[in-house]
Amino acid sequence: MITIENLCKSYGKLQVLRHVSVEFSRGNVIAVIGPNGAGKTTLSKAILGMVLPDSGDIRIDGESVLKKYAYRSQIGYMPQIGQYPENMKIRQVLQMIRDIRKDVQEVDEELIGLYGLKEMYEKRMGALSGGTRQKVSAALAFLFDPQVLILDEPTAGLDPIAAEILKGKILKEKKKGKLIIITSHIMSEIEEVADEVLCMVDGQVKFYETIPELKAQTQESRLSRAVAKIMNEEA
Ligand SMILES: Nc1ncnc2c1ncn2[C@@H]1O[C@H](COP(=O)(O)OP(=O)(O)OP(=O)(O)O)[C@@H](O)[C@H]1O
Repeated sequence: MITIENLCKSYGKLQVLRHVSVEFSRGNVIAVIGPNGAGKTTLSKAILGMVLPDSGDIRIDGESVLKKYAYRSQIGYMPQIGQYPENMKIRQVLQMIRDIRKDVQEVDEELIGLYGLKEMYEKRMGALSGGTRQKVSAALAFLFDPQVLILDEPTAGLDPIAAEILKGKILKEKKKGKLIIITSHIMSEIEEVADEVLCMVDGQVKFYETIPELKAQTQESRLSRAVAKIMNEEA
């Protein structure tokens, strides 16, 4: 469904993406892992059109999305740190986003309900805890029932119950055939929700395999150990 071909991106002299080629298909949860600064967020932002690559192509269902924008309505994005107008109330932020997307009649308010956001509707964004802000970001990512979800460290800052709710939602949407790309450093969480792991190091694809493949290849029963083994062997 998403084909990334030979993608390159530099910031000045720093090469952040180096000839990245991968294919993601529907009905899968893909975990993007790798050390800090490996290029994970930059890859996500390139798919979202928030970062323009220097070369290479990104295709969704066969069509290049570079310099296009209509396709973005099919993607739900949860950023690492959501930036919102600090003076607006939760209710106003949700309303504003819904006004922008008037084309969508049916919205998915499940996370708004599960996170009890309606009870906090009158709170201003600037007064929210980090975790509550994350809940708003999660609710927004799923709101318009997008076919693709890109979640950047989605459970960071969420309490364990809120994290469980989000993992449950991810699995539910995957079963509907959606493509979900998650950046995460938490191996146990990846093991719970992901089908495939894309590991980036220094802007390059180190490996891209299913979790069973990784375990079989390394003869490890835990993903964290399997990943550590590959990283150490190849270091
Ligand atoms: N707008 C920018 N201008 C200059 N450098 C940038 C910019 N955005 C990212 N970088 C650099 O690109 C590199 C890759 O950043 P990126 O955010 O993609 O890494 P990451 O793998 O998501 O890291 P983390 O695990 O810390 O979130 C880093 O060295 C970062 O400093």
